[in-house]
Amino acid sequence: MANGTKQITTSDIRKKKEAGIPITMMTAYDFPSAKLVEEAGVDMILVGDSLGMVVLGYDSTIPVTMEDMVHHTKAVTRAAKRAFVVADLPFLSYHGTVEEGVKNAGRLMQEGLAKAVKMEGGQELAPLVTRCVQAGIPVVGHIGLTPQSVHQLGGYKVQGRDLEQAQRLLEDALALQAAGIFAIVLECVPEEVTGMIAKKLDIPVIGIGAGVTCDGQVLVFHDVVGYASSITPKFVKRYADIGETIREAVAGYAQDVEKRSFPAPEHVFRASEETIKQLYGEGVATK
Ligand SMILES: Nc1nc(=O)c2c([nH]1)NC[C@@H]1CN(c3ccc(C(=O)N[C@@H](CCC(=O)O)C(=O)O)cc3)CN21
Ligand SMILES: CC(C)C(=O)C(=O)O
Ligand SMILES: [Mg+2]
Repeated sequence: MANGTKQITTSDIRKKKEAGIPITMMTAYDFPSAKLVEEAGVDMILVGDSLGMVVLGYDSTIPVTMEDMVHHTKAVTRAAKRAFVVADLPFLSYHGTVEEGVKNAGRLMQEGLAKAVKMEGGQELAPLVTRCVQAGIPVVGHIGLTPQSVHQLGGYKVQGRDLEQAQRLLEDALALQAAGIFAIVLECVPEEVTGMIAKKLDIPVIGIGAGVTCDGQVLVFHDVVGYASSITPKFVKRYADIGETIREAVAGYAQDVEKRSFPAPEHVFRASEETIKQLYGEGVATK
């Protein structure tokens, strides 16, 4: 880039797996959080459809629309100069025709300026993945717990616990890899199953609730910093409690306003002496 910031590419991400260096990924849904995540040195930013639950207040990711995803992706990519931004395709935006899926993936790239898209599902997505890759759209897969299928899965539950399910996850991952995905997210899977899949795949496996035996980790920003996150899955580690910090700051402000100790003289603009005289008459002091 002109300013010398080196953007992370899909090949940098692939090389990390080859070198055994863990890949860091975190969600961000807006300009300031994306800026902070980038400044912290995270490799990849995910504009996850979890934004529906985390910042829009829905009960699941199902109500999230393409418009929502484009809107938030635009904000994030304005902040991310170096990090590789991946945007989620939302519920039902890639389950019609392949053309419709490619068109929606294209919108996240062309309007949102994402570098790649992510989609939930297994081998049934292979034709769509192939068409996206042919069109120049890098694709990230997402298997295991796929929140857009929460009502089919019967809740946010660990997936791939039995042998049959674990083998199915591997088959799906291999089929998606063959179709051209450059990385895959594995969500809520036993660590032993993750390790087996990460070993058999050439592409990076990024885990969430999938243990340490994969090539990288992703978590939701709000969960990590303790920012009004309502759900606390077992796999989350909270590194700060900014919710408490924010609550204290806002309460301090409200108290100061009620006591009239805010604004103080240093926060106040003054009219000129001339204007004050005209407003209040000679010898009238300001309050
Ligand atoms: N704030 C937030 N963080 C997330 O990680 C997240 C979202 N929202 N929204 C979309 C999905 C939903 N996710 C979830 C939500 C709940 C559990 C959960 O409670 N899991 C149980 C596992 C129960 C079992 O044993 O099967 C747990 O105890 O962690 C897991 C993933 C992950 N994603
Ligand atoms: C939890 C991650 C993997 C995700 O898909 C999201 O944030 O939407
Ligand atoms: Mg998602």
